[in-house]
Amino acid sequence: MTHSHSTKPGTAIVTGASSGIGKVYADRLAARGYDLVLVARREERLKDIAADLRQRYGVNADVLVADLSRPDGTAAVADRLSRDASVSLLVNNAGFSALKPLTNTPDPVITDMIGLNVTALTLLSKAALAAFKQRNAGTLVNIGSGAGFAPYPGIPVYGSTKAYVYLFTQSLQGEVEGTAVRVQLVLPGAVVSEGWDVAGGADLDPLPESIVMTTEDCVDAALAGLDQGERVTAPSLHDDASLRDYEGLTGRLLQSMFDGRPAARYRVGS
Ligand SMILES: NC(=O)C1=CN([C@@H]2O[C@H](COP(=O)(O)OP(=O)(O)OC[C@H]3O[C@@H](n4cnc5c(N)ncnc54)[C@H](OP(=O)(O)O)[C@@H]3O)[C@@H](O)[C@H]2O)C=CC1
Ligand SMILES: CC(=O)[C@H](N)C(=O)O
Repeated sequence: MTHSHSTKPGTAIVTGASSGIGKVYADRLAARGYDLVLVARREERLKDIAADLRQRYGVNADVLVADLSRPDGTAAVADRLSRDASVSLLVNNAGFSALKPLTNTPDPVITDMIGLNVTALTLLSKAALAAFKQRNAGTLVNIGSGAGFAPYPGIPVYGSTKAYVYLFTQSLQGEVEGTAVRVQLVLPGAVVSEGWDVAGGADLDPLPESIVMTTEDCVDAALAGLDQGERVTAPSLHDDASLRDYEGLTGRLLQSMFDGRPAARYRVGS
């Protein structure tokens, strides 16, 4: 099947495109007529996916093999973002979790997780926004997680990296205000993917089927949210008023944190 768009939407870079949510993003974006740059570490998988997308949708699909927990891997993708003016969309999706208490998590796993989920996402957001702001066009999509809202047992580092993605991405939305550049934060809940095997000790099987989403539904909902102009899209959140309440409450809390007088309950100076 070839796409039916008369004007091409440009090139989308999808990190973590070799499996799970990223692989479905690549498929859906190719269906919308985007050319693709598929980023991950497993080259053979990326090549197979790229060949399939070319064949089914008639788009260009490049493979960029990069370990984004390493500075050179991130630099290679940032370089593509700065050099290739056709890039109109970045999906910062690559990420991994480790289901372990902090003291049982090996140091390299911690540094790789922060390197990928936080540092790479930050540097690639920077490279994307620099390019997009210059052209006053382009969309950045950052994948956070429902697990970033509150401490969740067994994922102290992962949950905190996603809390970072939440605050960071919303801060960027302030930086693009008044421009045509868009920044979307996507907050999946529990989604069927290899990510749960990678997390080690995590198992979707005991979870009630009713709380677990398919990758296809997750990405289709995320893209529907993007089409609707949402800044924050939570595919599995039915009561979106609670998200607005949360944003309102945390905004008010932020303001209340700044007062030169110690709170009365501490009885300082009394
Ligand atoms: N599944 C879920 O329940 C949820 C997932 N998320 C988030 O969604 C995103 C995608 O996860 P999901 O699809 O579930 O997991 P998968 O494990 O299926 O996909 C992760 C992708 O990231 C890539 N990746 C991992 N490490 C690196 C690295 N160092 N450098 C480059 N690429 C890397 C993997 O490719 P390769 O191994 O080939 O490098 C793979 O393509 C993540 O950010 C995750 O935190 C958020 C909420 C819920
Ligand atoms: C708990 C997990 O590790 C999962 N990937 C999520 O983000 O919810």
